[in-house]
Amino acid sequence: MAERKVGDICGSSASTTSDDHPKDTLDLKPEDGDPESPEAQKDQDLKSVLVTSVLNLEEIDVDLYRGTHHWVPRTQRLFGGQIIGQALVAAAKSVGDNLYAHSLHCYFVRAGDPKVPVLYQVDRIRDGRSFTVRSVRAIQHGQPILICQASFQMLQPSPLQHQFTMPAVPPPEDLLTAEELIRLYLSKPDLAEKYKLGLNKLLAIEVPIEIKPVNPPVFYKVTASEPKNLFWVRARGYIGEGNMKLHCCVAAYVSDFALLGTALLPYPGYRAQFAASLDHAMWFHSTFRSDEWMLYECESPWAGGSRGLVQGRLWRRDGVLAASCSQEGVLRVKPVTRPSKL
Ligand SMILES: CCCCCCCCCC(=O)SCCNC(=O)CCNC(=O)[C@H](O)C(C)(C)COP(=O)(O)OP(=O)(O)OC[C@H]1O[C@@H](n2cnc3c(N)ncnc32)[C@H](O)[C@@H]1OP(=O)(O)O
Repeated sequence: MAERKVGDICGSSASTTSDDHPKDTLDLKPEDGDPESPEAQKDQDLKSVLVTSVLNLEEIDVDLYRGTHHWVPRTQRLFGGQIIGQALVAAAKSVGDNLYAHSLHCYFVRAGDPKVPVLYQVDRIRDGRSFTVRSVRAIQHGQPILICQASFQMLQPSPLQHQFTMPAVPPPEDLLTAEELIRLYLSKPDLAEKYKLGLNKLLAIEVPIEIKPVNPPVFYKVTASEPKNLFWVRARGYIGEGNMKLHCCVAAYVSDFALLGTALLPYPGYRAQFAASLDHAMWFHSTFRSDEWMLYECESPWAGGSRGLVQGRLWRRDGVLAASCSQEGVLRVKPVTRPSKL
């Protein structure tokens, strides 16, 4: 088995060692081995809903797919990460086993309608010797809601390999999940009813991602902070070694979650009146498992003109940089009105 060096682009195997010609398909069949075995059955039972439904597109025709929705934000516009993840699945379906997703660039041009499915029309722009490019239009009501270009590359190792150093943070085992933090806040005896309602609503949302904030917010005492945020993330449920294209699609889904909010951290006196991602770009650097804890380092280098620029880096636990992303979002805010003390 060839040992895969760190820094390889998004390979077809999620482990760090792989066969010379790794199997790489996006069909979501059970893992190798006896699908009836208790272990495989357990895995199937625990299989991440991201794999079994959100990223499991129905093929309508050649290069035409249909996706359904799982979780929709309170804004009642489709979650951008879902549309990006599904678009990458559609693009990857027409790309050979020896090619790996290394980047994607998207624009969100209309709000997604949670009441109807999304169609994904794939355009095979170019099949080059090393790079293959696909263009995908996510369509609803006959109009594009997202335009996405994705590029795939053959495995081409190089002596040029470097990366930043992963931030030093506590391991996920030492931190609480978002749900555990909410339950902690709800356990406070003097918690006002209106807060209880909001927290229970948050608790009821079935987001297919687990999150452990590295610096949990001090509830109700929102103070200004640098536009930087760190949290451990992973897909809920089991995905397995599978193939890297699938893990890249899950990472694309995860990367859009809680990213734009980084730009609001320095402004506790304001809340979002209208917030939505305008674009999203992502680069995949190394193999990783999206169903294992990864550190998501988010920062916002700039905001202005009712927009915020946010950037993210996804780190493997062993310090390898797995993926990077950048996004600009529209951020229209209004002052937070607090009940007067009088
Ligand atoms: C910050 C907290 C955390 C963030 C959580 C949410 C982020 C989650 C990430 C996502 O998943 S967002 C989903 C993916 N992205 C999208 O769905 C965006 C898709 N693109 C679009 O919907 C349109 O391209 C876009 C609205 C961005 C621009 O279209 P338009 O130029 O035609 O609309 P415009 O910006 O003029 O108006 C949009 C809304 O802002 C309102 N608006 C415009 N100017 C305003 C102003 N100056 N002040 C306040 N509101 C204003 C305007 O009324 C309208 O409200 P309504 O939709 O309720 O009518």
